[in-house]
Amino acid sequence: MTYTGRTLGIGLMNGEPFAFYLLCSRSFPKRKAIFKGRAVYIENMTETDNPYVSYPVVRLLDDYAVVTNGLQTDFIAQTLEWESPRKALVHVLDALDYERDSYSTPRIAGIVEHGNGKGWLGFAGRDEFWVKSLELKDGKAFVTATYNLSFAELDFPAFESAEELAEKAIELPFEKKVLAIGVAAEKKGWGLAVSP
Ligand SMILES: NC(=O)c1ncn([C@@H]2O[C@H](COP(=O)(O)O)[C@@H](O)[C@H]2O)c1NC=O
Repeated sequence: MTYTGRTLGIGLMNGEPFAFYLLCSRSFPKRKAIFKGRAVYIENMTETDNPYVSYPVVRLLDDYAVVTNGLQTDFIAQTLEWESPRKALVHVLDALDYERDSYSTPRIAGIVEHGNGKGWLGFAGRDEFWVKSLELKDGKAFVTATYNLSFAELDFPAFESAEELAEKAIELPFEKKVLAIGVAAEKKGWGLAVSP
């Protein structure tokens, strides 16, 4: 197994878009996900002055769901009010850039659109920067992660709800898994769940 750190994916299941966030962590395994309305936050439970380990992780809009590994979540969601998903990722990831920690941890982000088979992924690392507009494929997920992965396409197991999606995500074969969040488009709005 590979240590990928924070890992996120976007895909399509039974014609509906989904996104997942898999929080893997060696250094800060005590975290929890807090749901507040149409947002989810990661809260670190141990004493630290590290500014990168508690943050908004998901924000749901009528048309889009945004998932990232840092404070860029809220900036991207706000930018979607007037820019395309691609431009929102380019502008916000370029502005904030990678994290200034001892690993130069990349900022990663994913966006899916309600009622649409398109998705977007972005990656801002010290030596690598990209934004991809992707045609999502049923039963597959496009994935990016902070370490040792860059970009990959995975077969994603079938699920029927955001709860099941989060359960499938926490079963993915990556190291040091802490929790997984599932975001699945429903007929009206988005389903949201965490596992465990
Ligand atoms: N978003 C997160 O949950 C998160 N967790 C840890 N980091 C950063 O990544 C560094 C390495 O963490 P780890 O050893 O858990 O992979 C941490 O010192 C911190 O600066 C994070 N920053 C970005 O992924």
